[in-house]
Order: sequence, then structure tokens, then C-alpha cells
Amino acid sequence: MRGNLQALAAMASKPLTYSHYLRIDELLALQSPRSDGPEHDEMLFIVIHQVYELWFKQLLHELDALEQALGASALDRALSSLRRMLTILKTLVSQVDILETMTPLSFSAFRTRLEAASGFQSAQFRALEFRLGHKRGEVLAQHPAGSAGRALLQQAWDAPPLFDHVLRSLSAQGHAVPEHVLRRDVTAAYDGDGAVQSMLVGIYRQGGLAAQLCERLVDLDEGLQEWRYRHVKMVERTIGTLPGTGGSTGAGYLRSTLFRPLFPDLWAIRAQL
Ligand code: HEM
Ligand SMILES: N[C@@H](CC(=O)c1ccccc1NC=O)C(=O)O
Repeated sequence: MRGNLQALAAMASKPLTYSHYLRIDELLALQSPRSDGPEHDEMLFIVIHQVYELWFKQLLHELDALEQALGASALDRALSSLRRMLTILKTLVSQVDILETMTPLSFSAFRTRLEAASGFQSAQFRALEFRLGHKRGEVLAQHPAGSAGRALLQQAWDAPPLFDHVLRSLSAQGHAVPEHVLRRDVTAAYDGDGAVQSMLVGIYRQGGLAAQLCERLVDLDEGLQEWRYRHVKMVERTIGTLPGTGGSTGAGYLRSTLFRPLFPDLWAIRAQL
């Protein structure tokens, strides 16, 4: 207790600086290349992944605000949160360009030091997938019980995905969302519903903020698919047909993850609009 008081007194006496507020010294000490030398490009590899994880953290933070706005049927706030998420997603896609300045030769010079580490193990990416509705039990099980990643994923697993928050908000605003969809098991996959699609067609024809919300959700779905596509092309040019360090077939596996929509109803109705 006395130590805390002394630390607080010391903080109170010193003026707050950029470095102190942002804990820059700690942040810049977090890049630990493992290769001999070390290989110049390993620093880029580490930095870009850490930047991705900070943006994943921000996307999850914005998702909290989006879901809160939907719960209050405050569609203007919901659209602001979505606009920010979409802009972050564009940055995540464009960041792939930076990593593509690394040649296959540079990457292969330190790739063995990555051992079995892989993006497969990104708990925040998987939490984002769960919160956006792409829940898979086997992914949850891949993260050790008691780990921070497992706790994050369990919370995301139990929570209603974004589209359920959208449907509950639309229902609260008087739109005809079927009861069986509102009461569905939120840990189960959702493959779309005809009555929901009819309701959405009505929303589009009515226009307004609810229609804009649906269009931004399509942008979000497309944006994540865009990142997956860029990641596949980067993998193809960097390791070709080599298997992944995470045990997958590599690019072949990643190609199989493309084109799975997060919000199937919004894609199913395009021809009716
Ligand atoms: C040279 C760069 C990269 C290569 C060669 C690469 C390769 C791979 C491969 C082969 C996989 C399949 C799993 C495995 O067997 O390992 C994978 C998965 C993944 N990688 Fe990368 N990756 C690279 C960069 C990145 C970056 C910068 C991120 C950003 C966080 C990232 C995030 C992920 C994620 C989230 C998965 C799981 C995808 C899924 O299962 O849908 N990767 N990566
Ligand atoms: N799975 C990648 C290795 C890799 O890219 C990676 C390794 C450690 C931490 C994050 C990574 N990024 C994506 O998988 C590979 O097979 O080369």
C-alpha cells in the first residue's frame, strides 16, 4: 500500500510525457528476433504482426461500441462505429503490401526459427471471427484451458454474434424478425432464413439508416474476405506450395477459407433489390 502511494506521489510530481503515457520504452522492447544475425527482415515480420494484433484489439473494442449502439437502437452511432471498423479493415488489407516487400529468400532465411508458431494461434483474430458469427468448436479447443486466449474465445463463443445484435435491434424497431431466429442458439452456425431475407428486402426498399446499416455490414463481410484473399496471395508468393508451420497444407488450406459469407441473408437478397 505504502509502495503504491509512493509510486502515485512520484507520478503526480513528474510531468506526463509522450513516452511515459504511451509506455514507449516497454513497447519498443517487445520485438525479439530469434534468427542468427538476426536476419534484417525478421524485425519487419514481428512488427507487422504486433501492429495487426493491436488493430485486432481496436476492432474488438469498436465491436463492443457497435453492439451497445445496436442495443439502444442508436443507428447513427452504430454507423459511426462501423465506418471506423471498415477504415481499420482497409488498413489491415493495405498493410499486406508492406509484408510483400519481403522476398521469399528473406523469409526462408528465418522461417525455421518460427517452429510451429502460426497465425492459426491468433486468439484475437479467432475472437473477431466468433464475434462476427464464424464460430467453430475445434478452434475454441485449440487454445489451452486457463490461457488468456481461451478466456477471450470463450467469452466470444458465448456472446451473440453481431448479426444477432442487428436482428434484435431491427425487431425492437418494429421490423418482423421471426421469433425462432431471435431465440436461436447463438453458439450455433447461422446459415440464413427466408423470413429474415423478406424483412431485409423491405428494409432496403424503405431506405433510411437501417438500409445503410445493412450496406455497411456487406462492406464488413467483403472487407474480411478481401483480407483473407490478400493473405492467400501473399502466402502463395512467399512460400508457394509449402505446408504451413501451423500444420495446414498452406495456401491450399487458406484458399478453402475464402468466400464464406458472414451475413448470408444480406448476400442472398441481392437479386431481389
Ligand atoms: C510471410 C507472411 C505470412 C505467411 C507465409 C503466412 C502463412 C500462413 C499459413 C501457411 C497459414 C495457414 C496455417 C498454417 O499452417 O500455418 C496462415 C494462417 C494465418 N495467418 Fe498467416 N502468414 C503470413 C503473414 C500473416 C500476417 C502478417 C498475419 C496477421 C496477423 C497473419 C495471420 C494469419 C491468420 C489469422 C491465420 C489463420 C487464418 C485462418 O485459419 O483462416 N499471417 N498464415
Ligand atoms: N504459418 C506461416 C508462419 C507465419 O507466417 C507466422 C509464424 C508465426 C507467427 C505468425 C505467423 N503468421 C501467420 O501464420 C508459415 O507457414 O510460414
